[in-house]
Amino acid sequence: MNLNLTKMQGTGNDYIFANLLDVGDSEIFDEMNWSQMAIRLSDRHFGIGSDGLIFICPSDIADCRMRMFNADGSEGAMCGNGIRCLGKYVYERSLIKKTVICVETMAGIRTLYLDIENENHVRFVSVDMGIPIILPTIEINSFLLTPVSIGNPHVVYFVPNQPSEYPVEKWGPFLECHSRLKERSNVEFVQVVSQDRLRLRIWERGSGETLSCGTGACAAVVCAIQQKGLENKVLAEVPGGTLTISWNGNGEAVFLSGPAEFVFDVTVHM
Ligand SMILES: N[C@H](CCC[C@H](N)C(=O)O)C(=O)O
Repeated sequence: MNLNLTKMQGTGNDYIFANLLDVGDSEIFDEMNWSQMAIRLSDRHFGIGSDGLIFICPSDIADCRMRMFNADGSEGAMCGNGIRCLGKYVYERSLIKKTVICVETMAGIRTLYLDIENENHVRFVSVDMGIPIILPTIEINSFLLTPVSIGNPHVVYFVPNQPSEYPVEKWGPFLECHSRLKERSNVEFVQVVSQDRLRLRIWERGSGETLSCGTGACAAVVCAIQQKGLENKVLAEVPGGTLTISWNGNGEAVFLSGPAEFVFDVTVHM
């Protein structure tokens, strides 16, 4: 079967998109295929290459539904960079011609606010990422870690030096699967640069180190606001670019803004 796919990226966090809004239920693959497809297509040598695979599906309770799979085939409940790309995709391809789009995810319904330039160009997308859950800090092997849920699990660690010099490739996998964490977690290695700026690297659950992580940047910022007294609007510098995150404190939703870009369209035979 030929499948028309599209590669997109948000601050370097790249995903392959499959649009199933035009495909009848009978042709939608079962979940096992989706997970296997994610592994095969995400491979940067034997596949297209990406941090994962995202399906844009019909929804009974929202404008559409996002199902995202990491490069190892595991399913993520939410994806901040991916959902911004989804907003651009459905608007510019006239699938959902609205500037406020509700997307059903495994973490709940998320609302996108599209900034449109000259009629059909989505300049950037802001996302209501829901209310974060910040748990008490725990110590694992002298790491002081703060678990944070953005609909998906994160642990935030404030590094003693530049994230660029930190051995993320060693401690990322160690913490991702640590038995003290109730589930596999995304890990953020964060440096506070100023009262309104962070610098971080991310080890993503199921994809390894990525150039950016929208939910991870949100987790880092809400943790830094609560624990380090940062301002309510913070620029998060990730290796792939800069994201803007706003949060007004406990009980309030966190908002993520940033770019989303098309890379290429491709047809694959599966
Ligand atoms: N690896 C994550 C999903 C992707 C999140 C990230 N790419 C983002 O932009 O939020 C998880 O399994 O929870």
